Amino acid sequence: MDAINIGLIGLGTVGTGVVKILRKNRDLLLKKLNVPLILKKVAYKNLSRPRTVDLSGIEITNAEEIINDPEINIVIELIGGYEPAKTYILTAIKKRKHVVTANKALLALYGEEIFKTAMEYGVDVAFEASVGGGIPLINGIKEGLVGNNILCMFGILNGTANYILTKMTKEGVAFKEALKEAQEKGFAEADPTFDIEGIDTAHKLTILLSLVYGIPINFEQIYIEGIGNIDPLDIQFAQEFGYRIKLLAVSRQTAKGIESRVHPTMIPIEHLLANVNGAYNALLVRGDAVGNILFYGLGAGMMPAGSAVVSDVVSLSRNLIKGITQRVPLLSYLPEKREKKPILSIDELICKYYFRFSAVDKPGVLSKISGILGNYDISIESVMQKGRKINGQVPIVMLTHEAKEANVKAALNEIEKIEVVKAKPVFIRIENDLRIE
Ligand SMILES: NC(=O)C1=CN([C@@H]2O[C@H](COP(=O)(O)OP(=O)(O)OC[C@H]3O[C@@H](n4cnc5c(N)ncnc54)[C@H](OP(=O)(O)O)[C@@H]3O)[C@@H](O)[C@H]2O)C=CC1
Ligand SMILES: N[C@@H](CC=O)C(=O)O
Ligand code: NA
Repeated sequence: MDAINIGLIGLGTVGTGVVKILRKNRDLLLKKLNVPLILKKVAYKNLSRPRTVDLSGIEITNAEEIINDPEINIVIELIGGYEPAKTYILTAIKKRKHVVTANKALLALYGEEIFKTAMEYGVDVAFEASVGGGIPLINGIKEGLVGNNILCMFGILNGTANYILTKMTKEGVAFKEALKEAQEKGFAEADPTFDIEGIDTAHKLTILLSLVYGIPINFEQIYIEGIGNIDPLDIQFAQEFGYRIKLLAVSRQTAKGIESRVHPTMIPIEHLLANVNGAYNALLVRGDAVGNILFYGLGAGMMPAGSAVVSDVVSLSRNLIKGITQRVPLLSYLPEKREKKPILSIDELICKYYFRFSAVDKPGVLSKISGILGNYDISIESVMQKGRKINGQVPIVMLTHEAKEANVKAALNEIEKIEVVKAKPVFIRIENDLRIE
């Protein structure tokens, strides 16, 4: 092969990063590959908007032109969203082009169709940037950890949410201001509610679940709670108890099935994951052979995401040069070996909890609350009431021993109805299984 021809659809944050890397490291990449990577065509929407990258020598065109160009070997989709991205990818596959995408939203919902079509047409679809941005964790799981039965995973997988929580925790910046900054830095999705409400993290967990357990892609199975309701007060109390709040993706194999959930979680302050800040992401993976592995790096932004896309391009180019495809199963398991393991309902979860009640400061309130908790088999580990009155009410804050989620919800529902309790009780799950041996 004399050259690998590439077509890029989408020249926003990530697309611009890809062009920059291909230009800046052209000679280095040639040394590693021995065949030049030629970015032949680029498509974007707004032709009048000036671009921040040198596009000389590249034909500016539209997506259809790229997909229909018989010389193009690899199509990179970086426009995001469901349509027309899905149509572009499926059409490119049917034209027997290899595809690189960073579009986790698309893969989490339509991955089954996309990977099945790629199998039929004998091409590869690579998606390293879709989870953990620049961290090579897809490749790490598919190849580096292939010999392991993965017991559990804990991930900080959304740079925007982590940036917001870090700014709120460390600098006391307001939620909205921190979100605006994340948007300006190019971390956020086109619809930032995906970042804030945990949807983007759940898209990423959906992809990981298929890679790790060989189960069909099914976004609907994941329990999702975002950070939209995190109050600075809870961040402060968490610190007083020795915890940080992070938006965590959790998956764990149990005898009954697989836990798969995304929610704000309290993590011991000294733990490595509690110290993953800003747009950084991390994924703690526990394999039965390797033990604990921690992947860490920038999960969002132009150059980190661009780095992951370029790694996919090089990996597919290596296959092209050797004349092989689908060397590794697209979702890490052979399609006929994938099986459906049950995903557990969140109500089955057993963990420790943080509660905050807003109650009128009267004698007997605490005993009423603890009485109800006792009725539901929830025992209290510690209580804090510092008498800080907010709108005439005092916050009563508790940590529990391990309790069942279904019981917690029923107890809090009952507590909310007590006359002296003036607001919906707040609860945050505490992750207790993060040991790094
Ligand atoms: N931003 C990040 O840090 C990360 C993003 N991702 C994922 O990467 C993908 C791209 O994200 P990002 O770069 O941030 O998105 P942007 O919104 O910055 O860029 C989207 C690009 O697509 C172009 N575009 C939109 N529709 C079309 C179309 N029909 N034909 C051709 N071009 C089109 C836009 O054109 P124009 O420039 O003219 O508007 C723009 O250049 C998404 O799937 C995202 O989830 C993954 C990891 C990290
Ligand atoms: N919006 C995402 C971008 C990367 O996937 C994030 O903030 O992590
Ligand atoms: Na990655």
